Amino acid sequence: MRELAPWLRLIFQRPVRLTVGGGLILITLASGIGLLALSGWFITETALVGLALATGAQATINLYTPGGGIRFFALSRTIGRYVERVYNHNTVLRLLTDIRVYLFRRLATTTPVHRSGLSGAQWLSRLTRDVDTLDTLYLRLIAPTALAALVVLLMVVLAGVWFNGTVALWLAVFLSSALLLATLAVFLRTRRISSRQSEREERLRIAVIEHLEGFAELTAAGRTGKHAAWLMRQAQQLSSEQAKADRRVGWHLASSHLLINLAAVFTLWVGFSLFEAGLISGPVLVLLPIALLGLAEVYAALPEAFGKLGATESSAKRLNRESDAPKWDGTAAETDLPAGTALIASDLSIRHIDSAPIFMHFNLTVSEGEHLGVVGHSGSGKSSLANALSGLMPAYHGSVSHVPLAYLTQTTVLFEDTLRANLLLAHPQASDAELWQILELVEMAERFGSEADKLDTWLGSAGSRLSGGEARRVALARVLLSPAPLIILDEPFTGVDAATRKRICQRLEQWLEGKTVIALAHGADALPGTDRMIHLTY
Ligand SMILES: Nc1ncnc2c1ncn2[C@@H]1O[C@H](COP(=O)(O)OP(=O)(O)OP(=O)(O)O)[C@@H](O)[C@H]1O
Repeated sequence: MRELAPWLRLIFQRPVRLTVGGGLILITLASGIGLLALSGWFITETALVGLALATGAQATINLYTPGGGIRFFALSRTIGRYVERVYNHNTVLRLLTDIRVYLFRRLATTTPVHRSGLSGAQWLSRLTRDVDTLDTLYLRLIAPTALAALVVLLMVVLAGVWFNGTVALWLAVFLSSALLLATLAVFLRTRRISSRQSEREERLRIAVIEHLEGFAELTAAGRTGKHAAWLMRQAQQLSSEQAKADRRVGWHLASSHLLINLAAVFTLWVGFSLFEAGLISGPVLVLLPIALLGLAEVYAALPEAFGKLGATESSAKRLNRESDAPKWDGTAAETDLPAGTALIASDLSIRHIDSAPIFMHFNLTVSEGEHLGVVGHSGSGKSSLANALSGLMPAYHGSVSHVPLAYLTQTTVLFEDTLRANLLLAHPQASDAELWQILELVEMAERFGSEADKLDTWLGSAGSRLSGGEARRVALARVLLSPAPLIILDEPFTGVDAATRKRICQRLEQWLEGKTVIALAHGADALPGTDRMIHLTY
């Protein structure tokens, strides 16, 4: 339950909404039970009066009060259920918003390196499936359990008032045992299996996404069928485990219903002797057992909800783990930068999680306006250095200070939006003329000039409507547009042919005049002109 605590605290930040929602559920449930009990009472009363009249005895019956009561309960049940559904669904959506905002806020303060530790499919699972299990915690578990306990208490009190203390005591034993069977016992019996299922389900979901993403590679390797068959086996295993969990839930549901029915038979049996002794009337005799049968509706959804609590716990655990990662404020200190300096790295050591350090005691000073080139072969640590200098990767030791910067990461990131929106991210105030100018610089103006929508051309998911080299040049254009005085470019020309690269490099020298630049690549020919060059070796 420790795992659920932060989420429960978040949910209970809306006490008024939760109380009103609970009250509406109570009205609906109480109306259902009231309708059943009053109808039973009324039918018995009319039958007894009918019998009395048939034997020639004098008897009267008040048709209007109970008839009115039945109509009232029928209406309050229908209206109550409608209002309750609308209101509580609204609450769930609000809770979903709270949970997502809370989670996004916490994730936003973790390091980008930590966030990139999970694949897109894993994040998808966290942000949809895992979050969805938490937003219904109140509606599926907390409210129905609390209300079931309240209704049980009410029944016990009524049994004490209408029947006697012994009946009330036995009812308390029957009904609370049924409640425990439908809640805690189900949870304990299914906790492990449900948590395992949740892990398996996530693995399967990720495997399916990877299957679809890697379809071309699997087809080329002739492994599509085998991989699909493996997925099917995993899915079948998941279903057979689910059936096992469902059986356990089913048994608990049946047992709790059996206890409720036994309680109804018991009250009827004791009620007969009380009726014979003239202590209660016939209609009151049937009222309580019938109300007890109505209790089954209150209990009905509990076992299934508690059967999934183990999975909810696992989801909470995963979300807690992701959001409890090291915090990151996203900015490197700009203090202590001597005049005329754009970046200082002092005694910098960097390492990836669970790996040996890549750089140890690295010192670097970049002057304002300097154009620094960093070259090194694949795996020499260029991107790790760029991440550390830009602050995306926290220093394992030492520190980095720099003036505001724009950073072209090694991975091309374009958003599913228009060309204009993608470019304006770096400089929201840029005019259309400036956008065309920068597109001209990276030789993309002609490409988009021939599109019907020009700057409003839709780039598709992750820039999927562009070639690799085109997407790279749009990403480069975005960074160049930024007014930041320091620009870091990691492999700026990936996927761009040599002739185009050469032409862009020539234009870049003019554009970057006055700015500080750190550009990284495998060789000097893939970089714009530099004043100084660092060669990384190991
Ligand atoms: N997330 C990671 N976790 C662990 N090790 C990593 C991670 N990313 C990179 N590395 C390792 O760090 C070293 C430096 O990688 P880096 O990507 O910085 O090199 P690079 O010079 O940019 O290579 P390339 O030119 O191929 O992009 C490599 O040995 C790489 O395997």
